[in-house]
Amino acid sequence: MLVGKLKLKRDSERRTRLLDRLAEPPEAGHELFVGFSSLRDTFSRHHHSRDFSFAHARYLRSRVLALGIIFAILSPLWIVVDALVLPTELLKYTLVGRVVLILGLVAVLLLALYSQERIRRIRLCAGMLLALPAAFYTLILVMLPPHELHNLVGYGFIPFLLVASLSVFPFTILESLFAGIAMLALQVFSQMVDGSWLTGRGAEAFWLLSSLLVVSMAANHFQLSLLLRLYRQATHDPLTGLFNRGALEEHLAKIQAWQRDTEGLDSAGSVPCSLLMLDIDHFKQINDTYGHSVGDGVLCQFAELLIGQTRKHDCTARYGGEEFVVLLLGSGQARAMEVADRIRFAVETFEFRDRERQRISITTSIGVTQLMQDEPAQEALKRADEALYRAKHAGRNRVIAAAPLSPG
Ligand SMILES: Nc1nc2c(ncn2[C@@H]2O[C@H](COP(=O)(O)OP(=O)(O)OP(=O)(O)O)[C@@H](O)[C@H]2O)c(=O)[nH]1
Repeated sequence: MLVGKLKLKRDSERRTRLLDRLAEPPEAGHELFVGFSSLRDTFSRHHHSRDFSFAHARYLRSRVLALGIIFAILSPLWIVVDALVLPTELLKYTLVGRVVLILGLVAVLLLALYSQERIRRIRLCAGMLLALPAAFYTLILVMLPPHELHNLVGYGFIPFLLVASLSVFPFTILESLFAGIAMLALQVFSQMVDGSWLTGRGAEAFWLLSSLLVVSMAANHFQLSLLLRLYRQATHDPLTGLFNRGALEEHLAKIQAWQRDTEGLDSAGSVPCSLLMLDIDHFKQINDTYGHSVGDGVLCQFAELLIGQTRKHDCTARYGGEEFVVLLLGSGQARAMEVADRIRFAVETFEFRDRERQRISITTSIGVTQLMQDEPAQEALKRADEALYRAKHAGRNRVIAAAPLSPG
């Protein structure tokens, strides 16, 4: 009787465990391998898009400001520690170095504060933030007589502090590696000065610093891959992989700023840009006839076709539902009309397929307008939308240009 009850209980527990396991979501891959698969993107900036570089720069800037403020507060506090432990004749060396260091840190902070989205300048600020304390340490090593170096309590810790600081920034692995090698060189120099180079103590410190560098690079990798993943989720349409509406609007504002910046550089004026707004004709019928998942497949094929019909520096976005926007860089309205008609023809003749590989006939209507550098981008989008609306009412499968803007 008791044995039967125990067996029943065991069977029920086994069933529960089995059901629990079935309820678990399927794994997309082991967490560790998912992390490593993004190594290509975190190793160097080579594969980053221009728009991600802007987002990256904004993030880097916030870290530069935070760490810069921490360094700028800690440096004068260290003067108190120096005053307590250093003999008076050595104090003047460190004091001069510290004042120069604090002034340098303030300059870096101001530069970062006024750099907003200047990617190069922000990277320079991040580099300076690490280079300044390293230069201060080098200066002290050079200026102080070698027999006095043992008085520098905690100064030998500076390369370790800087290598640990690398993990605070979303640097690429390559950037951290370069900075880390410079810190290792500084460590070797300090060991040569204090005589611990090629001794057991020196080797141990070198090994520790190298290990810390590897840990910092791993932190950079995970930080940057998370940033990339969040950026993609926030800016890209998950179905087609194109830019979403929000990212397009931000991109347009940046392009207009770039048009204004480059205006004076060429006698022909700023680079013209045009917008195409495209809508798949009678898309509801496709959903109703073939089902929503085939409709999704058509949207993806349409997106691929648009990418194939435009150049790398043009921008293609899914504006919503079955509406898409293409930004043509360097094309005025007349050229944009030609491109739009080429796309319209390509869609008409493209062999869209359903699940059974049956051909689905599709056409698209397109509204075209030129993007003016001094107008809100929303205005240009509205003009393109109105032209698209007219193309729909004129019978669909056609390209219509927006009415030219009245001067002034
Ligand atoms: N499969 C699929 N359908 C979508 C998606 N987003 C929007 N739609 C559908 O797109 C259809 C749009 O229909 P309408 O706005 O009536 O336009 P239309 O049928 O294309 O007609 P016209 O634009 O006037 O030529 C709706 O049925 C939406 O459900 C999507 O992500 N996937």
